Amino acid sequence: MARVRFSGVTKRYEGRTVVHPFDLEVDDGEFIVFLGPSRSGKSTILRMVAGLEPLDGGRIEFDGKDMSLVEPRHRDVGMFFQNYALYPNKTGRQNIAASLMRRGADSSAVRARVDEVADLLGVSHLLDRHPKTYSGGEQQRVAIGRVIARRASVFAFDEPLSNLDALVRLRLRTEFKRISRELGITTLYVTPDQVEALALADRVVVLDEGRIVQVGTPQELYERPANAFVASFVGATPMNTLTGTLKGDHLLTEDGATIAVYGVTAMMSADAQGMAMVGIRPESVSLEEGGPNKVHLVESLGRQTLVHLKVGEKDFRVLAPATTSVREGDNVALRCDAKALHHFSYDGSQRVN
Ligand SMILES: Nc1ncnc2c1ncn2[C@@H]1O[C@H](COP(=O)(O)OP(=O)(O)OP(=O)(O)O)[C@@H](O)[C@H]1O
Repeated sequence: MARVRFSGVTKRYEGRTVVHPFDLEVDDGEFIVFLGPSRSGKSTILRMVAGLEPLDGGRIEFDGKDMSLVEPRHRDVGMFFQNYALYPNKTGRQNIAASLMRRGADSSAVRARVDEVADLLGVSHLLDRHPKTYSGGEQQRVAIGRVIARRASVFAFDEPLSNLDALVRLRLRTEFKRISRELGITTLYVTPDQVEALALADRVVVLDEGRIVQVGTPQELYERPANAFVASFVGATPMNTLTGTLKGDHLLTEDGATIAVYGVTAMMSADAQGMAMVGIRPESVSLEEGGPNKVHLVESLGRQTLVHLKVGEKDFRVLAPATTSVREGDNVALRCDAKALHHFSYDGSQRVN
């Protein structure tokens, strides 16, 4: 277990900066998720932690000790790579035991530890079988077992739940959270999936093109996204963003559409003077029959209904109750509480409220 500190950590490939200098302190036992779209630099950060890539600037410390000159195998990082493969000719037991054997633990201790890990992951019945007889989800579990068998100082997981079907993914995600709580080991976890990130993380680090755009608890990210990128990336149904201005009790968009806003305060109007970007979550809007907005698609999500419509030229989504009477082709008006509006600069790069 270790505290991990990143100071000014930078990475360049072929003259191009892929991780811009950043600082981050990870507490002992904390579960940190690096979240970002493809090529945002997530894997590169993990690889630097594990010592598989040198830094081009800054330093990484474990419990105050600079790791720059420490060989990967002495860093004590248990790392799970994307598409991590098992040894095909070894049994489940031999696979999970591999990292322990390499470190010369005695055989009864290894046996006990493998049994414990297998029990934790629900793979005890797979220990005597070979990987080719496993399903995708079973392979992934045993592979995770191979990483967590050794109580490393830091776990680094690169998309461990990718390539699994939705149900297995959901079940393993829940188990991941439980296991990480039980082991209490500092975990750095990479995913492009915001639902997974919010479900697992103590804190999420959001990356965009090699820059950290926000660090916060799942709730902080949801309630106060730092810019329009985070706003539209985080949340089960992404936030709507519009450019416009608040005029009296209406939000008037750039292309002339309006949304009724109630509870507008003087302060909020002043904040949003001139054109700015406004974010509105689909769950913060109510629909009223008769109005300028045409509904073009209605999707049932079970507990709720997702209504797709146009506000001016822009696509806009509203989460309505399952009982809504709104149908495709209806014309509706939108209403929203001023307190639910997120205000950003015109280009969306900064939050202003
Ligand atoms: N060995 C390398 N040589 C040159 N460029 C690289 C190398 N490894 C990564 N890159 C580049 O660095 C950038 C960040 O890559 P990285 O794999 O860290 O992104 P990522 O966020 O993990 O993406 P993904 O989710 O697709 O794995 C990308 O533009 C990638 O092309």
